[in-house]
Amino acid sequence: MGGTYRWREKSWWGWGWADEGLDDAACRELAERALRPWMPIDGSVLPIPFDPLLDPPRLIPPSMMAEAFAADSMARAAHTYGKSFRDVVRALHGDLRHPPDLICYPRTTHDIVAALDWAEAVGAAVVPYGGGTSVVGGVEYRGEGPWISLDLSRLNRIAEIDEVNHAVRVRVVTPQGPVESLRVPASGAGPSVAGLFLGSEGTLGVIVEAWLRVTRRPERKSSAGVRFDVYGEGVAAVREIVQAGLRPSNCRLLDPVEAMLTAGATDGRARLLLGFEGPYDRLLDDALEICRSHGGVTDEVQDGTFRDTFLRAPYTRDALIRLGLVVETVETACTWSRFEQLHEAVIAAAQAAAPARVAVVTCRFTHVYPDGPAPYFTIVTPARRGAEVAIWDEIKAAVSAAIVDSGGTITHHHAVGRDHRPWYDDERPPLFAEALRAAKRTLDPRGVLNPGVLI
Ligand SMILES: Cc1cc2nc3c(=O)[nH]c(=O)nc-3n(C[C@H](O)[C@H](O)[C@H](O)COP(=O)(O)OP(=O)(O)OC[C@H]3O[C@@H](n4cnc5c(N)ncnc54)[C@H](O)[C@@H]3O)c2cc1C
Repeated sequence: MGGTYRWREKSWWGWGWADEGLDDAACRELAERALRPWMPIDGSVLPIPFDPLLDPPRLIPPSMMAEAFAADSMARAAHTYGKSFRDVVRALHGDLRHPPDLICYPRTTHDIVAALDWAEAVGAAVVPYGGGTSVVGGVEYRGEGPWISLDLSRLNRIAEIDEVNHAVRVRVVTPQGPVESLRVPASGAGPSVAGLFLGSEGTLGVIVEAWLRVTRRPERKSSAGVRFDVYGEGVAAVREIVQAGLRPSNCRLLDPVEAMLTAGATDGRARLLLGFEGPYDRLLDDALEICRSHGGVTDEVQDGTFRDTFLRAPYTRDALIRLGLVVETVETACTWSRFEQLHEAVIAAAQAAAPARVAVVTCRFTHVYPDGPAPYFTIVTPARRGAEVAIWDEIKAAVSAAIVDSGGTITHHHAVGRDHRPWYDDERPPLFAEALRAAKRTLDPRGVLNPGVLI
């Protein structure tokens, strides 16, 4: 197969590759095998709209770069939303009320500058689109005017591999011109230039080049699974591991329900999946010693099952949505001393807001720091057909309030987008919000870039 390229179609309505998703028969089989005993579902499978009906585009591409633009229905439908539960369910119901008028596929920085100039001139908003997998409404425009989805998938070149220096840098195109950070290991020269743009979610500029810190593939890896009878002891063990400076490359604590659904552990106990990379096997031994001091027992459950389930999970999620379930995740970060209360509050809030108070809520740590964990909750509950979005919005509001009241941030890694705005606006200090608005006025004075996100 060397040298051949197999073209694969991406799903326009759901996650990933179109040919990897579960077909109708596989959805029904999943319902019979895994859901019937647990969830009151009717067994019908929501069909995939064949040919989405959209209003005609309100913009005509500029003649000098017409080949960089697309206006066909499938491209416009595929760029209407990201990939959250709300997005998938709206696409499946054919609810594509505000599709982009055009998609722009720049190949060069020059194309981006020209597209931004043209958008300003015709009064169109521009929404940068990377992989388009935002789960927070980051790539969806909710204004009324014309808009362009700026699909950056053709800016896919590896520009340089620097084996000596691992320093990071970003290069950004703003409507007012380019901005580039220095490539040095660290700098005390004021607030970081890169820091202004990382996390700015396409509101201040388009990142066109990024130097990343890549390390060589490790020659040695070591991993283990650990079983905890008491979930809180698992939490304490993880805290001790990271506070001892052991820095595992994988440190996922799964609560008992998460362990059952994703790691095949049916004994009702929590699991910790631990992994280290590099030549020092002693680090894993030290971490396991800490686990044992908290009652942890090394277990035969390895992270392979979890990894396989994890990689297939987005496709399974889409199948569950077609079968009539609400399936969505929320994530946060908090200090260690807040975690126990936050964990209880999120589960209680999700269950109280779910229809008939029936919801499966699981938790795992996706990241851990010396100062606290990043807990990630998955919520599954039956939906009424047609009311899925309203049901989720109610649960999301309840759960977000529980997170904020318990001292967590509204997002650890999913970002703010449009969906988290109300909680983000409360979370950030008012003067900081003013400073961000001032930066926006300087870099994007006509407010072309991703209106409604962050600022
Ligand atoms: C089923 C599922 C599972 C997921 N699992 C994970 C997970 O395990 N870990 C995780 O971290 N996330 C996960 N996510 C969330 C999502 O995939 C991430 O948020 C992802 O990093 C977004 O990257 P993207 O390239 O698709 O960004 P997009 O969705 O294209 O964009 C995100 C935001 O960045 C802006 N943007 C994009 N490119 C640029 C650019 N070049 N310059 C300026 N702004 C830009 C966009 O305008 C938007 O506001 C999951 C999502 C789904 C649906």
